[in-house]
Amino acid sequence: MADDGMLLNFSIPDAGILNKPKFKGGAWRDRLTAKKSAANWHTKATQRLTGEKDVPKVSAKATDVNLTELGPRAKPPPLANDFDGERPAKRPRVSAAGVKTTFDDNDGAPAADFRPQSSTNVTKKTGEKHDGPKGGKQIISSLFSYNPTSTTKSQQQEPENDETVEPSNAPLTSELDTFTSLGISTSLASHLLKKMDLKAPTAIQKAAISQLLKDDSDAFIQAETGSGKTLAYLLPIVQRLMELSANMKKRKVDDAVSRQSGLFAIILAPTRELSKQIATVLDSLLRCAHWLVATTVIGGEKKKSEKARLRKGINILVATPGRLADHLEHTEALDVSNVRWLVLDEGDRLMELGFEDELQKIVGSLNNRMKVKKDAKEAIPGLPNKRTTVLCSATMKMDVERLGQISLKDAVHIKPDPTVATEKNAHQDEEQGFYAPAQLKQSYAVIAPKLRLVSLISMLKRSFSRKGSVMKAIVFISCADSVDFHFDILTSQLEEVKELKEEESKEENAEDAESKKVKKTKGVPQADPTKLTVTYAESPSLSPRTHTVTAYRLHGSLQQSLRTSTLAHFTKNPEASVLLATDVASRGLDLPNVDLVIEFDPAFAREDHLHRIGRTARAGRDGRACIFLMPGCEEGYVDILKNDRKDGETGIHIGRQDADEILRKGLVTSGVTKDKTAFMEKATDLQLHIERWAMTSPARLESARRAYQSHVRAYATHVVAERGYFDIKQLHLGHLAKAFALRERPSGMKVPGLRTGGGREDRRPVKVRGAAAKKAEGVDVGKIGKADLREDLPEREDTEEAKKMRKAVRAREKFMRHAGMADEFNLG
Ligand SMILES: Nc1ncnc2c1ncn2[C@@H]1O[C@H](COP(=O)(O)OP(=O)(O)OP(=O)(O)O)[C@@H](O)[C@H]1O
Repeated sequence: MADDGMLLNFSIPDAGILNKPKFKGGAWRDRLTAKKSAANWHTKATQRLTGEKDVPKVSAKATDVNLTELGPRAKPPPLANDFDGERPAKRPRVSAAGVKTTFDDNDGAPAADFRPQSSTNVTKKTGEKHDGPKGGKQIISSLFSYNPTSTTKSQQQEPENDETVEPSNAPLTSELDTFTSLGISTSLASHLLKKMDLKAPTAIQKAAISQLLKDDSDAFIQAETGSGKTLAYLLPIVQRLMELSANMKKRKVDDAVSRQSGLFAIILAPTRELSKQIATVLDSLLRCAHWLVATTVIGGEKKKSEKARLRKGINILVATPGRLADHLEHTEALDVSNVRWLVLDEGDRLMELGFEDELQKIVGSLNNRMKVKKDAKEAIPGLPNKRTTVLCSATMKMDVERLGQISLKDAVHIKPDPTVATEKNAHQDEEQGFYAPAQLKQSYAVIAPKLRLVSLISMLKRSFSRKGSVMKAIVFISCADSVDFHFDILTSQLEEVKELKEEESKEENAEDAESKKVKKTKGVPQADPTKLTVTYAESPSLSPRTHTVTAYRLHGSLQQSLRTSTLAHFTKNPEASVLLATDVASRGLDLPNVDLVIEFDPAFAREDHLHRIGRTARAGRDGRACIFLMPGCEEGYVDILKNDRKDGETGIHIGRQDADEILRKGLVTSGVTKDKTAFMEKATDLQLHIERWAMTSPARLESARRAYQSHVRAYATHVVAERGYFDIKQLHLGHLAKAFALRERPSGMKVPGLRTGGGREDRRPVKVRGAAAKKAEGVDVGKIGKADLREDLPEREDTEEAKKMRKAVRAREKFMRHAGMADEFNLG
């Protein structure tokens, strides 16, 4: 029939038009006739939809399975007039058996097939058998069919910006800017130069050192990541204590300051890792003032040994808030009456996640005990009368009210430009932003959900392909389960890798091959990486023939000793290595030679994103960062990324990496190839190998499912302000499962909140539903989630509202623990 241009406004139910109606009531003969004519219509409708003329008879059951297996968001294939331009014009073909639906690719792409199969499966290539999900159906969908297409490609394709940019966090270069010119003693400055290789201060050090040496006002230090904030507060404290000691000597009050003289400074940090790092920098500083003693109380070891150290006497203490609060309550030997410097490193983080209570306790305790001491007139001569509280952050606005809550009064705002180190109030500074280091090259890639896993491997393979081009990379992943799953894949011997290596070796002549023998990294275990005790291992998939790449994992569910040793090994490893980590590695950690940061899962908030990418491009060095976004609403996040640096009206230029190119460059190793789709075949093979690898062991399948489920839950926890970009309702769960090597229906995996029966139900994970309910009641759950994750909300507020909030907090905390995030803060 000719198209008369008329549009029929038929509403098609979500469940699809192919579901057969149920016939109830009336005589059985009438019901049978109605059923037969409906079945006849149903078959014709299927033919129209699939474009097949001679479709063999298919049972309604088989057809239903084929459509629902595509994922809960799957729609029936579009009618001709219904095609929205986003989907490739491919027609599904239903096989006679009714158990296999194949989508033929006429464009040279590998055949796409959705194959619901029984629990024992025979793979296409090798004919080998695998144990599938018990009693479940399998879907082996093509990587390259039915992928959502990018909505922004044409407008936002931007060339990668290769021009050299002046680093914004490097040491100052003017001859006038020296440590001594800021008031640092010659002995300390010479120690910095000779023992720590630090020639000149950075801009924030210049501003902070002169201010903190000059007077005892509270201070708020704000500077971008990697700009040397740690030394910006440590140097003035050590300098002041060295002066104090020299004074005492002069006055012959005592021999000098010793560990028995009292505790003068406390530095608080949100994680054990960061605390240890600060303590290490402090130890190297104190090598030129050996009479000063520093220690840590951060949990992860017996309280008894911490108490013993405190009893021996210390001058500077680095601590996590929970553990310090505990010692203040229970350790008599901890005398804080002389504390004159309290530093809150990563202050904004310390004011979140329920640390507030501990902070209040600590500050209250310091205030009380300091007063007692002053009354007793036992203060050490030369010791300031007032305590200086310093808050340090790369991503916190100067907010007087918030600072006041933790007793930061009339704080001086210290920023890298020394001319602006003046007393400010909140209103003047409200508009200030925070930015990434200028020299950090950022890019993004729009990757369809099914292609995420192969794209990650390709990007890493490419990055490590040339020896020395990338020494260290960090991949940020949203939750611990997903970190474990990806670590297992990267450290396993997949068949694909063997094949690729064989191919590579064919191309090289014997002489070359001999000179490029694989060098194994000494001490890198080849043990079974599925065990949680193994946190690093050689990565066969990423190691080229010339050198070894080691993969590491780090998250909050690992034992503290393992976390520490893993970080130490990663830091010291002279060979190429990649760290897969949750946000436990995003704050403050200073890992040397990190050239590349990949945000495989975008951060839960922009601040976290800035901290993550700030693990590279530190202290003036170069660095690259790439974020994976999915087609659709996530692409809008690029606008947020553009604010990472203030650069005129439009923000920075962020290069876009082409999704096909990532696969081509990473997987097609044989130089110039005329076959433009070779990368598709390689990617498909890689994916199949990974899926097969996952299916050969129930433990791996279980790990894949857990990773997938945790990932979906984590996705729902983006801050409210950014949920428009990361909308759980837009997440294609079926396609996403593929990136976790899963061939099961998402609903069969019992992802919380997934619909189990017919109809379009609320697919939000249970936790979100709870959170959404709170939101409906006017509670800003995003804020609660970030700010208040502890169960111990004050009892006195036991109103209905408080109860609801506690419930929301508990739900989120449970998730965070599950995802391996909450214990990262180790409240001792
Ligand atoms: N004056 C300096 N000259 C050269 N390097 C420096 C100087 N000061 C600090 N660094 C180096 O810069 C790196 C980053 O320092 P630091 O960890 O203190 O940065 P930060 O500003 O606290 O970063 P973040 O916000 O990510 O915690 C460290 O490796 C440190 O050794």
